[in-house]
This record gives sequence, C-alpha cells and structure tokens, in this order.
Amino acid sequence: MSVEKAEEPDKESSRPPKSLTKAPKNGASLASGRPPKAEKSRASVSHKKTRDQIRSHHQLNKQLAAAQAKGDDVEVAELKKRIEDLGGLQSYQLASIQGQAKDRGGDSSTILMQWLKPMAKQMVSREHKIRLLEIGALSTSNACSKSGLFEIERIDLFSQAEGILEQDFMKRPVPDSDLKQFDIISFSLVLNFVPDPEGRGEMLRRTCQFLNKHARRAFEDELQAVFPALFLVLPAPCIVNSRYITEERLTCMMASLGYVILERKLTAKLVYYLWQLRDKPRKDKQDFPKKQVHPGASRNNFCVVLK
Ligand SMILES: C[S@@+](CC[C@H](N)C(=O)[O-])C[C@H]1O[C@@H](n2cnc3c(N)ncnc32)[C@H](O)[C@@H]1O
Repeated sequence: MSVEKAEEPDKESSRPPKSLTKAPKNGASLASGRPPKAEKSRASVSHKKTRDQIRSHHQLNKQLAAAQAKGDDVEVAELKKRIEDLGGLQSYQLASIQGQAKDRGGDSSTILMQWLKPMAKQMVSREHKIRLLEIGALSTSNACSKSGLFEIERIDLFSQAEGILEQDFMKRPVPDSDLKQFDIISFSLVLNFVPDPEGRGEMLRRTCQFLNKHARRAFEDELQAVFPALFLVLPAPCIVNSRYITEERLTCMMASLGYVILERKLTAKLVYYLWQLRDKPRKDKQDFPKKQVHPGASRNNFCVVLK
C-alpha cells in the first residue's frame, strides 16, 4: 500500500488504531484458535513477501516521480532499473492479485455488490445495462464482472488479461457524448498507487468527466438515488492515520467536486466508499493544499492535493 512514512518505515505505525482490529471471540484462548504453527508461519511469510513487494514498488515509484520532477536523469535511470529488477509492474500486479485471494479478504468489488444488492433486480431488468468503468483492473472474473449487472470497460496501465484495455486513465480521451460516459466508476486501490499528491487530486477530478449525470433523470427512483457513482477503495491507514488527510477532509474535497457520500465501510486493512456525483463542481471551494490536519509522530504522509 502506498502510505508514505515520514520516518523509517515502521510497520506498526501504518496500521489502523488497535480499536479497529478484531479481538478473539467468546474469550477463546489464543492457542485454541491458532492453526498449526508450521502452516501459520508459511502463510505469513508469503503474505509478508507479497506485502513487501507491493510496498517496495510503491516507494520506488514515488522516488521515480520525484527524480523525474527534478530532471535527474541518472537517478531516473537507476530507479527504473530497480523497478525492473523487482519484476516491474507485472510482478507488482501479480502480488496485488495474490492480495485479492479469498483467504486474504477477497476482491474489493464484493463490497460494491453487497451495497448494490437491493437494486440488482432493477439493474438487470433495464434495457440498457448500467455502464461500469473499472480503472486499475487486474481480472475479468472479480465479483462485479461475475454479477452480470453491468456492461463493463476495464483499463489498466498493464493489461494482464484479454478484456482489459491497456490504457492510462489520465490519457484516456474525455468522452465527447453521454453515450461514451459511464454510470459508475470502480476505483479500487488505484489512488494510492499514484506517486504524488497533486496527481491524486487530478485523478479524482478527472473521474467526474467520465460520469454521465444526464442519465440519472431516466433512471427508476432507486437507481436515481445511487448513479452516477464512484466506488473508491483505499488502504485504511491512508484515511485513519495520515497527517494530511482525514475522512472529514476527504468528504469536503469530494463535495467540492460534486460528490455526496452514500456508503462507507472500514475494515482493519481497507476503507471502502460509494459516492454519488450529484452536484456541480465548486471550483471556488477546491482549496486543499498539502497541510497537516492530523499531526503525530506515528502518522503517515499520505496526501491528496486539490486546487
Ligand atoms: C493495487 S492495484 C489494484 C487492483 C484492483 N483494482 C484491486 O482493487 O485489487 C492498482 C492498479 O492500478 C493501476 N493503475 C494505476 N494508475 C493507473 C492509471 N492512471 N490508469 C490505469 N490504471 C492505473 C495499476 O497498473 C495497478 O494494476
């Protein structure tokens, strides 16, 4: 996860507060709930390896963006080589796919499907399916793909499968008609992948140009209350333990773009949101520079700048 640390990476400090993690149920002793030792250590070693791989990739990417901004060609070449030595974007994605395995919490779109369940009947009975743009798609068989509720376009910087277009969202042409726009965007663990705070703000702003606000009028009541929507997933520490962003600040930032929060779920690892694009953007309210709003030595430096 791309959670920027101010000091030497300290794994404990990037975790959400202890109150968010689960205690053993019914007073069961720790030993009785433990799987056999050898199994546990094997699983945690590979889990740790996956996590370290993802973290290294994020850190190198961030350093690369800084070197590119400075115009330091030698450092840029060196960092690109280090990223290649790690296996490049492809091995990062494989680590992310492993992170989506069922035994590690499953893919994040299962939460989106839970939230949309009450509307599923209406969604399938429509003449035109709800159009979904999945940005940062790793698979064509995740829960939203299997649901049959959507007409889906999937994009990623590096396509791992047929059915995923290799494309940078920031370079995807802005739709020139309502028909090319979408009713919902899935944006799961992508914002934290972007190495710089300004780039993250730009990415959020850009999502609005891809959502079709006019289709809303033609929707049935229940669907009107949800679409057009943005499903946003972030590592929990980005929101609960950052010096530069809190949930309140994120909500204000999203409101300045026209988004209203509909759903939210916090787990020990991730935070999930469903936002509806309902209002006009307020350029005069878009004043979110890099500013400490939640100081503390053990906090991380995740930040989104929107100006
Ligand atoms: C951690 S993976 C998340 C994948 C999946 N959505 C999930 O929730 O597990 C982040 C993915 O976002 C993709 N990504 C990052 N920036 C992107 C951009 N500008 N356009 C398209 N894909 C992007 C990366 O290539 C990477 O595969």
